[in-house]
Amino acid sequence: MSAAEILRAAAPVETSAPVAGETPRLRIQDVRLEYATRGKTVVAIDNISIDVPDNQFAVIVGPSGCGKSSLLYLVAGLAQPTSGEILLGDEEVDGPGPDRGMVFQSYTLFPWLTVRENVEFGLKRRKMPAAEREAIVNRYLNETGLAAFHDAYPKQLSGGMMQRVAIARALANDPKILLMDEPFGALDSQTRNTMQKLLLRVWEENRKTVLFVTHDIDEAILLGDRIYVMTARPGRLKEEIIVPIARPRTMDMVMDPEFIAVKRRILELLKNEIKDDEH
Ligand SMILES: Nc1ncnc2c1ncn2[C@@H]1O[C@H](COP(=O)(O)OP(=O)(O)OP(=O)(O)O)[C@@H](O)[C@H]1O
Repeated sequence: MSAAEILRAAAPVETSAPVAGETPRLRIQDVRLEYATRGKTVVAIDNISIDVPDNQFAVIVGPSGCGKSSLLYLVAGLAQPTSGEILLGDEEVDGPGPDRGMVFQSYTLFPWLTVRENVEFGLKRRKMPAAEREAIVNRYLNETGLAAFHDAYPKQLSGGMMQRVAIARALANDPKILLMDEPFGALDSQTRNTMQKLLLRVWEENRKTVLFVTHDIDEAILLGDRIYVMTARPGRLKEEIIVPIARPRTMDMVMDPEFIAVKRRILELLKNEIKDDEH
């Protein structure tokens, strides 16, 4: 049986499935992105359309340079599409906003603020009363295992701990959508596994809509409800895969036949892309 057949045959699983008839909050419609560099036009993204169902964990994978980060930047409102539109509910995205939280690969903490102050930053800017702020910050410090480090400064933390702070900070702002661009890409493999487990646990408690970019196929399958596989540049949507693995997820699920079938399918899709690229 091919990987695609195993996937089709896999029993439907209980996941945070979209409610029929509801319009998802995040819709990427016919989006094209061109960059102009030194008189040349580079098409980074070519007519991508994706509906991300609410409260799902959506992952984007694809060959290097296919436009994954660019797509996330567009949703974040840090860049504008050349054509097409990105909708959050009924509103077109035309800039960054507190309804979208970002976690990047490189550490983006404020070095002069403590862990607690970093997590509290957005809430303070919104002038939330101190008692309410403290309760929210404590909740996310606890959820991310940072309570004992609340007074530390970023330079005293390891890479994994800094990413915990970035995740806690993003969640504390209660965004509608969490955008994560290779958040564990700079970590060693053991820390990466620890962070994947932590994110699984925290996500299962919060169930935010997530759009997550990664190069790591195991990570994509372990975390995702659905995976969008992109073509080589110019990035188009090659296939959307619904991950037929129940939650809560655990690391030992990497040995499950469904996990292996999804992995085979993604590898097949990516292998063809790299071949296509060479001709
Ligand atoms: N500011 C820019 N100006 C010109 N070209 C750009 C710019 N940013 C990205 N590109 C190009 O657009 C394409 C897509 O880049 P992007 O970083 O979105 O891809 P990616 O899939 O995230 O890459 P990677 O997997 O290597 O992180 C690449 O060819 C890149 O060189």
